[in-house]
Amino acid sequence: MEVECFVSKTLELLQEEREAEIEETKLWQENVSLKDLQSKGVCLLKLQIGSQSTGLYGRSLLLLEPRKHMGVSVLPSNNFGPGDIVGLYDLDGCKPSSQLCTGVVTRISQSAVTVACEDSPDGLNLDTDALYNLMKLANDVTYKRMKKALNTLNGYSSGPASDLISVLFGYSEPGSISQPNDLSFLNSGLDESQRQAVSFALSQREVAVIHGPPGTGKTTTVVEIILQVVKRGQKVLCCAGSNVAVDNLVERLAKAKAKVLRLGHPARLLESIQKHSLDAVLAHSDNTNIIADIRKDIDKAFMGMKKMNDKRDRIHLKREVGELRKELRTREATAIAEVLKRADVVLATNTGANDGGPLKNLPVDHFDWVVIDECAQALESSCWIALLRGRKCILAGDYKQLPPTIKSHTAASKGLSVSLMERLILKYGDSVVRMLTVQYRMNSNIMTWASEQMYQGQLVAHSSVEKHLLKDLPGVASVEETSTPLLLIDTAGCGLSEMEVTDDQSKGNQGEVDIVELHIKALTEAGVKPKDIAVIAPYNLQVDLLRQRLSARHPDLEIKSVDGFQGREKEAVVLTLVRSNRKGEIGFLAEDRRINVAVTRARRHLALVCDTQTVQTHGFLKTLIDHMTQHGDVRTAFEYLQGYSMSAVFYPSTNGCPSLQGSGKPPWSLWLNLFEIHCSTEGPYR
Ligand SMILES: Nc1ncnc2c1ncn2[C@@H]1O[C@H](COP(=O)(O)OP(=O)(O)OP(=O)(O)O)[C@@H](O)[C@H]1O
Repeated sequence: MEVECFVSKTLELLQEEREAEIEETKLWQENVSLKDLQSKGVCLLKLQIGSQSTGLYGRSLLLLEPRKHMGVSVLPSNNFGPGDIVGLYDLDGCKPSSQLCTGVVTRISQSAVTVACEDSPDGLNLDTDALYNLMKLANDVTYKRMKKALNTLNGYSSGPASDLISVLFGYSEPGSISQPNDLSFLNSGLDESQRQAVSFALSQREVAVIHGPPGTGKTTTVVEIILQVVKRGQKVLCCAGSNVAVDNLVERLAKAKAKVLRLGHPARLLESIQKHSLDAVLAHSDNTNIIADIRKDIDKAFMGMKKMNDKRDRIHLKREVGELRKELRTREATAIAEVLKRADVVLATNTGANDGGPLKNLPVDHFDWVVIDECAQALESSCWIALLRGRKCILAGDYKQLPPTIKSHTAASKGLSVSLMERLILKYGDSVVRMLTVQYRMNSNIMTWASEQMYQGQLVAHSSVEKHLLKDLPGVASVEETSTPLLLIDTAGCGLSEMEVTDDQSKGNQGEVDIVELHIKALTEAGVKPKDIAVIAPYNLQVDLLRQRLSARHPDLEIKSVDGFQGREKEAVVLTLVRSNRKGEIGFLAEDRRINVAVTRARRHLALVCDTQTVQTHGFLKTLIDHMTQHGDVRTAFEYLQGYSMSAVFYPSTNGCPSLQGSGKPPWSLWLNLFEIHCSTEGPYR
């Protein structure tokens, strides 16, 4: 695809995406209820201020949490993430008139969200007993930066990235340069596929793609490549889509003693890596005192100006302030450039690498390499912000997991969701890619299905994980549930239908919540710690139902949507697929990459709760059911009731249908459903 064609098409699709995002945040104008906004994940209602503190560099941090229910606070499932721009509102709603301040989300957990306020909340007189609403705001900074990068790409005639652009758009073929055969690896523990990926990356002239399936040590490999490049005296710009991924790389590189520098709003960085941030390093630079003195001089001149009556004196002082400002800018730019040049690896998010920020102080050809991690989850246009600064690039990620989240279905279907990594693999095939093949996460029974369906059967489980089970964890008893890596709990025929909801985007299934609860009970009674278990569901509504049911008893249990759990792992994963209907409709379970992500989060145990009759209508899901049936334990939801005492009296009703009264232990809804099935023909019952 030619550059002009790519740029004009992408600009158009970005515009569509932008409009979809604005639409979403303007829903309040269309009388969409706040509750509906909350269920769409863009709004959090009735939060109270848990604490208010001053963060680094004087920024105010508000910890907001929902009111406690049975002693715990649980946020509804939502789409908030670190770095999101949000508005804080009083309880009147989420209209501009009720906005109290704006801020940036710095942290979000199941129980609270922390916001770094742009305006000082001191002046707002926030009441610690009052309740507030929080809403995501459309943020055009990212769009502006992507557009700018695309326009620069379009007009790019000569510069460091010329050869790279030429290869990435197919004007010329990727090339290689010879490397010494006896490459000495800094990390002696690398496996063969990781070593090959490192050698390959170093020998590519313009581009190398590192395909890292789940748990295969992608970051370990990327870190080795960067350290090798640094050892050769070259400079690296290293980016990823999310702050968390960038911080992870900063930590790993700093541990290996690389000279790293992290760009980005300090409020968004992990505390442990704050010391590597530009602000922190600048504060210790030689120029700091001079810069502070100039700032003081400017403040003093301003104070003086207020007191002056003589116009000529004021003009004179104004000129002086102008000069001081100029000097301040020059000194600051020099200080930033010095700090940046001293670093071997500069790290930022893709959009943080824009040329309007600190990087504008560096010569355009400063970096030899641009490394982009999580490349398959980023919009290609966001990668170009960084790529325009590199001669060569390394792209790492897994295009068999979920692509970037796109709100506009039209933009996604027209190609906006195709990542640069995917596009290059389609264009050049294996010639630019090396795949990591040894995985260090999953029991081989969990891995095999993903390997066969998504990775051409090439994955091998490392011996340290190959056979590991929950029962091998300290303090965990050996019972059926902890001795099997795969457990299918089939609800087919049990009548545990999905809930009828008007919003067709989200789905819930109370019966599956009941089953999940019973399975969690079995696991925790066997000694598995709740913090080692994740419950994941494809739908936000199901996540909410699960949290309502389970979070009070198990605050450490992580309950998340599949999309929200990408990049993570747990010893045990309980996955509920929710869909159960006569028509065999499975909605967005039909996205194979979503199922791949869900399954590959589990290290030692995967329990799948689903209605096989419904989900097997989809070929890909059928392969999972077949795999679990063949290699794992299978139970029907009916078996789950064994051991549960219940006293009940059944009476045939006048219309011939059985009715039920009684009391018993949960899960009551499950009993009701089963009762319908087992009592439909004969009677009377006692
Ligand atoms: N060569 C190796 N020998 C032993 N353990 C390894 C090796 N490479 C990676 N690991 C381990 O595998 C785990 C995953 O590694 P890493 O964090 O590098 O993977 P990743 O691919 O970035 O993860 P993800 O799959 O979540 O993207 C870590 O616990 C790491 O220590």
